[in-house]
Amino acid sequence: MDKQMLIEEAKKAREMAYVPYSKFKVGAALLSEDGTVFGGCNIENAAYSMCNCAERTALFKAYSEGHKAYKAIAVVADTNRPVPPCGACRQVISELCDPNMQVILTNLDGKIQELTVSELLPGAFSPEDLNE
Ligand SMILES: O=c1ccn([C@H]2C[C@H](O)[C@@H](CO)O2)c(=O)[nH]1
Repeated sequence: MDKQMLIEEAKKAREMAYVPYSKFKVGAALLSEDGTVFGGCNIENAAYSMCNCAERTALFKAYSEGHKAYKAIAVVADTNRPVPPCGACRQVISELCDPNMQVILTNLDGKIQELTVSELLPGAFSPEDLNE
């Protein structure tokens, strides 16, 4: 699975978005270590704070099905720049993904920004911080 194929999977997932409030569709595709791809879209709610971002949908799908190691995540939205994940998603990605995992941010114009998980959220609060 190459980068462009993963982006295409993210675009497919984006079409499933439930966004009656923001009208802003986001798609994500998470490539697990064994090659399985988990798509995710944002899913909103009339109680706005219950909205779930595409990135977390994909990650929670994968993790809850026993896929705990990943190679890459691609995220796509109709933004001017490659879509920047929100702070909550950066925190969740930092906890569940390897610091060196590839993060591919893109938009519908094909602009791409590639970075690692540790670059996505430098100094993330981590499980080690809970140790006394
Ligand atoms: O990286 C992002 C940024 C935003 N959203 C969603 C949350 C909300 O449904 C909508 C507008 O913020 O976009 C995502 O899914 N991923």
